[in-house]
Amino acid sequence: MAVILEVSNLRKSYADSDFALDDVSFSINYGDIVGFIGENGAGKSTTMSSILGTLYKDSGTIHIFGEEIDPKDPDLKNDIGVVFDDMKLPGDLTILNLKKVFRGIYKNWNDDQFDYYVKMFSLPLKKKVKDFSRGMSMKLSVAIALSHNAKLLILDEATAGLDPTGRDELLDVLQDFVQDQDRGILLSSHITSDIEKIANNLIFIKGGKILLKIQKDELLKNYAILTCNEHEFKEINQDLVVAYKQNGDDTDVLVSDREKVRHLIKKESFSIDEITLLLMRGEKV
Ligand SMILES: Nc1ncnc2c1ncn2[C@@H]1O[C@H](COP(=O)(O)OP(=O)(O)OP(=O)(O)O)[C@@H](O)[C@H]1O
Repeated sequence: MAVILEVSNLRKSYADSDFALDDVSFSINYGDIVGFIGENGAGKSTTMSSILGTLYKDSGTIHIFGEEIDPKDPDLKNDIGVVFDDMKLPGDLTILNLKKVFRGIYKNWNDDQFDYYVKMFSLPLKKKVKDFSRGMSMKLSVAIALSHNAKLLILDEATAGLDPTGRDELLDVLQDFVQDQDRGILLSSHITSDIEKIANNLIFIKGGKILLKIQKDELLKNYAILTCNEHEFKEINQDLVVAYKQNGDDTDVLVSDREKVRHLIKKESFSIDEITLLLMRGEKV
């Protein structure tokens, strides 16, 4: 399968912090929506900013469309649509003014597409951007990211601050974006149900280290969470244990092959939220 983005052994530390990205590696194929999941401070934004070159990486390589990313390459901003929590859009401008600005900035800017999303998101045309609510600003950032024919979208918490209808609209738009299998998305969100809805691949990160990279369908089909007593826990082949956490006298265990522990399964299905909690809060064998 053709790869849009390939991140290999990415490392990044900060001078005044103990945090470091520790050999982060993953790839995004054409047609993928990759959900990037981790607690506050796990390293999601650091990874995304390193990809975009807004942060200097310490080491590792990042390839886009098969070529090593050059942060100074002006085409990079055309090829990647970006939505971050704190997009600094010029506050005194209205959407009508902004269109003129973006026509000048992006080589493949598409007015019709922008108008389409502005209408879909019910954004006001004549209000100054600085008077937009947080949700409106987020929608505007998404509309911009979707209107310059980018091949890759990097969305950091893009659904945060949106009401349920707005989130649903946005998730539909993102699914449409990759439908033709000629584009891809990296999406971080603390709302794991959003990720569960649209992502086909998942990356779990904690303390700068990737804990698990997996196809969503495989995770939901083959993995399981068990609650077992000490004796049962000892019985489980430890190679199957992805994470475990003490729960009173019992232990909650995330296993990678439900069929091998079928006799211990009491509940058949699990949300990505439940799996995330055990991965983040639990220990590894
Ligand atoms: N400029 C900086 N200088 C020093 N430390 C930083 C800087 N930016 C981020 N960090 C630290 O790096 C770690 C990872 O932060 P990062 O923003 O990448 O996490 P995140 O997974 O995006 O978190 P969140 O979900 O809260 O947005 C945190 O411990 C944070 O304090």
